[in-house]
Parts: sequence; C-alpha cells; structure tokens
Amino acid sequence: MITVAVLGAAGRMGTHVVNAVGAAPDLELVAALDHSDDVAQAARAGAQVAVDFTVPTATEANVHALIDLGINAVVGTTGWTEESLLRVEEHLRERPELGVLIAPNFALSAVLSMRFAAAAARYFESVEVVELHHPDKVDAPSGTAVHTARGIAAARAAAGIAASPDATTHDPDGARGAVIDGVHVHAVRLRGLVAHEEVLLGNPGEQLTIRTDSFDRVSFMPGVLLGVREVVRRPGLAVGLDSYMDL
Ligand SMILES: NC(=O)C1=CN([C@@H]2O[C@H](COP(=O)(O)OP(=O)(O)OC[C@H]3O[C@@H](n4cnc5c(N)ncnc54)[C@H](O)[C@@H]3O)[C@@H](O)[C@H]2O)C=CC1
Ligand SMILES: O=C(O)C1=N[C@H](C(=O)O)C[C@H](O)C1
Repeated sequence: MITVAVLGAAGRMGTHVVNAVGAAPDLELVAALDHSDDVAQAARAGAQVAVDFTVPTATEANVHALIDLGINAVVGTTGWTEESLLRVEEHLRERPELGVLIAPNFALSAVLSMRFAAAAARYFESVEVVELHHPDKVDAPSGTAVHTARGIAAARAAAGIAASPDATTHDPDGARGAVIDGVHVHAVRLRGLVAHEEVLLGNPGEQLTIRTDSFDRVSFMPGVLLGVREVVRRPGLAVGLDSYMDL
C-alpha cells in the first residue's frame, strides 16, 4: 500500500485525484490539503507520496517542503522553468532516496502527441502550436504547450533546421503569439473547453496536424496514478510522464 497526500485537494484536478486515489486498491489517501493547510500535515499523516495540483506561484515551495519532509512528489502544476527545475534537482542531492516527477500533462494522448510532434518537427519547414483551454485557467501559454514547443525546438536544433519562415514585420498587438525557443504558441480560452492542443506542421503543398483533446479531467487520472506508483522506486527528478513510460 502506498500512502498518498493530495495538495490542492479542493481544486478541479485535486478533487479528481482524491477520488482516483480513494478508488485505487493499492493506494491509501491519508491527507487532502488545500491552501490554508500546512504541508507538514502530509508528513504527520504518514504520506509516502504527495500529489501537487495547486497554483504556479505555490508549487515550487511545496516541492522543496516535501523534499525536506522526506516525501516523494508527483507534480502536475504548471509554471516550472529551467531554473526552478534545476533548484529541485539540486535539493534532491541532499535526499538521494526521494523521487520527484513533474509532468506538464498526465493524459496519454497529450504525452504521445508531444513525442510525435518532436519526432515530426525536423521534417517540416513550418511549425506552430495552438493550445485551447477552459477560461478559468490562470496561466498562458499552457505548461503542455511550453513543453511541446521546447521539444520541437530541441529536435529542430539537433537536426540543423532553420527557423520557420515568417515575413511578419508589423505586429503591434502580438497577433503572432508567444515565442518559446523560436516556436510560435497561441492560446485560446473558451467556455466549454477542457484541455486541447494542436501542433501544425507545414511543408509546400502539405500539412500534418497532431491534436490531443482532454474532454474530461478523468483523462489525467491513469497517468497520475502511474506517477504515484512509479515515483517511490525512481529516485531523482523526472520531467514528463514519458520518462516513466516505455515509449
Ligand atoms: N499536469 C496535468 O496533467 C495537468 C495540470 N494541470 C495544472 O494543475 C494546476 C491546477 O489546476 P486546477 O485544478 O484546474 O486549478 P484549481 O484552481 O481548480 O485548483 C487549485 C487548487 O489549489 C489550491 N491551492 C492554492 N495554493 C495552494 C497551496 N499553497 N497549497 C495547497 N493548495 C493550494 C487552491 O485553493 C485550489 O483548490 C494548474 O497549474 C494546471 O495548469 C491541470 C490539469 C492537468
Ligand atoms: O489548467 C489546465 O486545465 C491544464 N493545465 C495543464 C497545462 O497547462 O498544460 C495541462 C492541461 O493542459 C490542463
């Protein structure tokens, strides 16, 4: 039995995680904490793993607190940068027995689409990312889109591919979107949506579209539970659920 605490337990994702952990025969929910609770309660309750679905401004501090408390962490919250990931990696050197998984997206369709986009990126002249989410989301672009763009950019750089062609010289309102490692990323917020992303790859006379849709937050739960089961036997920092999968 793996004992689990949930941080952000009252939120949209946290509520689903509480239910999913409660329904798993090999997991035991020992703490359901939200913003007014002390993270140390997770340790007092005997948690081996804490799952964090909180807010970008809180998640890094939560992870450092969990490491100090000797608790493995599975993190879905967005807002992570190269620098904040490095700080966690550094901190984990003090606790080499602990594992931390930080995954921008736990849905299998999204994990695969990020992989497929990186594999396809070198074969196309142009590539852009469009992410589409519910309007209650506080961050843009999505963590998934940032991770997707970075993967595409790294694959193109490794293959020596030039920047996507773009004749735009006048864009006073930022219509061309955010630019992540040279890849344009566009964010849509629309009532009715949950979490969706399209990667558009273009060549003369052809287009490849890679699309992932989470229509319901249940889509994230198998990946979260996989993370909880694996993190206890995989010390160190892992970024992306694909690092726990045989892809
Ligand atoms: N990796 C993935 O597969 C997914 C990641 N996300 C990300 O997860 C995060 C949460 O998303 P939602 O559940 O939609 O947000 P939400 O706003 O519904 O829930 C966040 C919860 O965290 C609580 N909270 C805030 N600060 C806290 C703290 N310091 N300690 C404990 N709890 C705290 C809030 O009170 C709230 O209940 C976002 O960053 C979102 O982008 C969302 C869906 C899937
Ligand atoms: O806030 C959300 O809802 C989601 N956040 C994550 C992100 O920013 O990529 C994952 C998924 O897209 C849903």
